[in-house]
Amino acid sequence: MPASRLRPDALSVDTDIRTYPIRFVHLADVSAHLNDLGLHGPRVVVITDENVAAHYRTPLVHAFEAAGWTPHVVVVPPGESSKSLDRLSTLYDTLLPLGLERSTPVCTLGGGVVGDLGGFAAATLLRGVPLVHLPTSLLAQVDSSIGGKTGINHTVGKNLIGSFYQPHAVLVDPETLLTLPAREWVNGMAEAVKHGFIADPELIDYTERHLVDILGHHDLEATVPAVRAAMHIKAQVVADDEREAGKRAWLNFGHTFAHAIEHVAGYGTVAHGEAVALGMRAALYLSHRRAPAALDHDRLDALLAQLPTPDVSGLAFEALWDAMRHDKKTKDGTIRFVLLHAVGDPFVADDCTRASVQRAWDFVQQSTA
Ligand SMILES: O=C(O)C(=O)C[C@@H](O)[C@H](O)[C@H](O)COP(=O)(O)O
Repeated sequence: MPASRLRPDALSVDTDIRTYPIRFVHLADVSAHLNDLGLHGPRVVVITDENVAAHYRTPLVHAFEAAGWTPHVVVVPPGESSKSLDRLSTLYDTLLPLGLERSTPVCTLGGGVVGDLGGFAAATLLRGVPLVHLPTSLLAQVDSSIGGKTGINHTVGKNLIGSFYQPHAVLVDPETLLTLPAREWVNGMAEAVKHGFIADPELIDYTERHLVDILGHHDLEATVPAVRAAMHIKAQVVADDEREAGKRAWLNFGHTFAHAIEHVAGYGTVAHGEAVALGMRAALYLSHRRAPAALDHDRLDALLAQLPTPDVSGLAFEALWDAMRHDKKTKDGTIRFVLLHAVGDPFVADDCTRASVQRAWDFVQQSTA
């Protein structure tokens, strides 16, 4: 494998408020990293979910205690339904009586849901306490832990309530991937491949060569270079456009469909990464119809087709179209899609007709039937 973006030396995210590191660590060493970052105990809050707690709560608590810290662990139910106002309210009810101080670090230990929910709690508790993400899912490692998007869902749509709140660090222990169920590997690889589509043909080539090792064998040697490359791309995009005034919107490749699919199917029925995989197939189809010469549709679609997705034959286009109208990227009533001129050359399209979008969805439904 060539050096380059697949093996960047050091990773960090340069934002207005701070430049924060992405470090590859052992979970047992987290307290030492917090000290090194200037975040001191003795108290620390850890927000996690039941699945992750079953594997990592005890070792992490022991490691903190051995280092003289007092961890308060809050466990939420797993899954997208925890990104709710009710769950957030319960978190406040649990955390505020503890008498936390503005310097008390909050660590999120888990995947995208825990990071988004816990991140939003950290952003709002006492008007903001230090946040450190400990992403344990592939999706959180390659995407959601970086860039400061936090928030919850609303019955009207996905991620409609939230804030930008940058963490102090992202501490990644790749070994945590080994306890993930197979579906979570697909979930994460969808977002990693997305980064390749918008920014890095080399990552697409790499994924084509290694997807069987990654999804089939959960081979960390094959996985970690893809994780690093995806993190590097994400960090660069965020550094260039922290508040999504321009190119950060490219990270939404596949997401106009994905958010609608998740909403219409019912949150958690189709996992976020699975919905992104389906949404990318639709976006790729739309892109290819506009510029057939620049995109090898069959090759790229074949890569996406290797990401298994649930049956979506029951999702009517009318319902998806209606949900897309509530997407955050909708402007002046026009639904916007991130499309590709070529791999690594994305753009935002605001002129897709309803008929063309329907044809793209028909294609996805037929190819996944
Ligand atoms: O960090 C970003 O910016 C992204 O768009 C990353 C997406 O993969 C992620 O799903 C994000 O949560 C979507 O954010 P939204 O603003 O479109 O809700």
